Amino acid sequence: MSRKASDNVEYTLRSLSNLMGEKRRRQADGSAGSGAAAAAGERSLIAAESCSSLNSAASGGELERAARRQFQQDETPGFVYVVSVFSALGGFLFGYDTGVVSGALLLLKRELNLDALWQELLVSSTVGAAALSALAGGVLNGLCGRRPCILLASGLFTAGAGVLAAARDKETLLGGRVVVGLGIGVASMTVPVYIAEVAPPHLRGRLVTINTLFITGGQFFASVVDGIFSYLAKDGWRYMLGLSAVPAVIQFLGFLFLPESPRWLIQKGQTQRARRILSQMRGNQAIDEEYDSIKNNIEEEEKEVGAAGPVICRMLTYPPTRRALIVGCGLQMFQQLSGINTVMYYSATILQMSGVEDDRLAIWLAALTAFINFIFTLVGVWLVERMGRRKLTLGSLTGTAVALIILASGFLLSAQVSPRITINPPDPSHQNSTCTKYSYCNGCMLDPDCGLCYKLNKSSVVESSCIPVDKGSTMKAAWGRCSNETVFKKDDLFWAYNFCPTPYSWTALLGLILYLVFFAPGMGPMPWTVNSEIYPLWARSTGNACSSGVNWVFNVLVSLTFLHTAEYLTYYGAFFLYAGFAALGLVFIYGCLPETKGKKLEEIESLFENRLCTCGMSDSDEGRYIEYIRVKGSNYHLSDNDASDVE
Ligand SMILES: O[C@H]1[C@H](O)[C@@H](O)[C@H](O)[C@@H](O)[C@H]1O
Repeated sequence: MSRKASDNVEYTLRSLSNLMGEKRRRQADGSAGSGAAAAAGERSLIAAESCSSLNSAASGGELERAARRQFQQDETPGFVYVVSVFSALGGFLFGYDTGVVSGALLLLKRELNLDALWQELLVSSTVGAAALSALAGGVLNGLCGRRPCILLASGLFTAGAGVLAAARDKETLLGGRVVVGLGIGVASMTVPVYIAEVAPPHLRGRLVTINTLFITGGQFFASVVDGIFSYLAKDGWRYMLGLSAVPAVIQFLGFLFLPESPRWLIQKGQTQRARRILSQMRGNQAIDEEYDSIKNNIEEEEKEVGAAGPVICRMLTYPPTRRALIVGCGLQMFQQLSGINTVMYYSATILQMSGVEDDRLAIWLAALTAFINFIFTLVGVWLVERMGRRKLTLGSLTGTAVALIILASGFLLSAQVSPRITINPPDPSHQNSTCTKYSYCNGCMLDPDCGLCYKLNKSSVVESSCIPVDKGSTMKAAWGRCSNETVFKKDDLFWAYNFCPTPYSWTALLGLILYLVFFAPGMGPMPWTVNSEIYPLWARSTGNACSSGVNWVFNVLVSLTFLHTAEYLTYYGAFFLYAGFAALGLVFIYGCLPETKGKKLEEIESLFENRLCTCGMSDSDEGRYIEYIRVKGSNYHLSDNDASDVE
């Protein structure tokens, strides 16, 4: 029997009688004249319906959907949502702390006189520390449990925020950013695992995806905070960096009262506590079956894989976990190789290229990009339990690749119609700058030390010169006509740093928007969601630690190499390269990512029993949709294309 997209929904008797009541009401409405007969046959109707209502419900799809919705609401206590939201604060802090630094740096570099190396250090030290602590988080999760790790992460976030807000020199700032990075790494690998382990199967995808919604929400909030405090030239950065202590303290206090993952407790033999927590999480549902299946699974796994040796070695020598690890790490790698963080980072430039000239506005442009990323992650939360992980990821990555091609074409067109440099004014500082050697804007824009100063005649660029950029602000030139912002604005002069003004810039803007619209619902959240569910319990911490580590390592690699890649391959070359990676990712995901929607965590291991990269072959099976309901210990078949297929 095909179970490709089966949902295991447990219905209580009370809910079932609601379904029958609704059907009866409908029948009574439809046959108002024969009400007496209906009343007389009531008892036999109930008896008959307990067997047949489920098959006939297949034809009344609407009724079935309404009933399913109501039952699922009935049976998911609010506690699961509270626990998920408190955990997802870890995602919020991950997003906030990675997002806030760009705005803080604008102020910091002036106040503390930071050179490029120190700016680079303050950004990448956090991501580097996150990579290391994500890996170490695997061991901690296995040994101490999910709850202490979340407490540790929120403690690190709070301490880091305190150090950063109070810092007096750049060395202390670096220390604070490392502490925050350690928190991000632990949170990024623990939170999805914890949510997946407490969520009921039919809500798991949605709840884990909410964590990524919080990540992008944190990034958006950070850009708004950056915008607001950028007006506070002195000490504005202290508020930007210190504000994250608020959600961190809330999470810490909350988790003092929230429970450990029942699955981890069962694994450690703390069965009484595990049962108590599981019943809290499942409300009026019976937990025996879930409890037994977790327990049996652990025992079977121990028999099959053994319990000796480091987990990573056992994972690599046992084919199903080895395959899961390849899929999990591959997803995270392709997420970063699709260039999300460079696209976000360069969004302000892309938007400026498209004609937004107001400098003050530039700081809010990043907020706009982060907002689109956030809103479309919300679409992902809505789609994940409807489309399933596989289709959502494939659709998202296809759109992302196309958007990258459009984005790259925008840069290519801009480069091809790149304005000529027409004036070469003498350098008053008599320093030998590289800027004077360029004959076209294209070369000038790729040189991080130079920018274009020009006038516009209708829409064509005239009187253009390539001038060194001001060391303190990329918004103006170091000397000459474009060195005083207020004066050059009055004289109708323009300054372009990092881009060339051309009539084709809108193509890049279109590419940027399409990129975020497609990336955010699928490739953004699915690598985290899928990783939280594909490993068996004994390998879950280690699997997530490795895949999160891969995510952070590729995050650093892509961001650090972007400028060099753009120098060697030009901007359009860099974006075509990311499009190529996205296309490779598409082949990998098409071949290797199985559908995990609706499955119990304990069932998912079996999806990796066959050869890697056989998933694409079973796509045709997805049309069949089976649902099982549970009434007092027996499984009844709710709907299927083949109505006789009853278990
Ligand atoms: O899933 C998240 C999300 O897409 C963020 O916007 C991005 O900055 C992270 O690198 C990624 O892991």
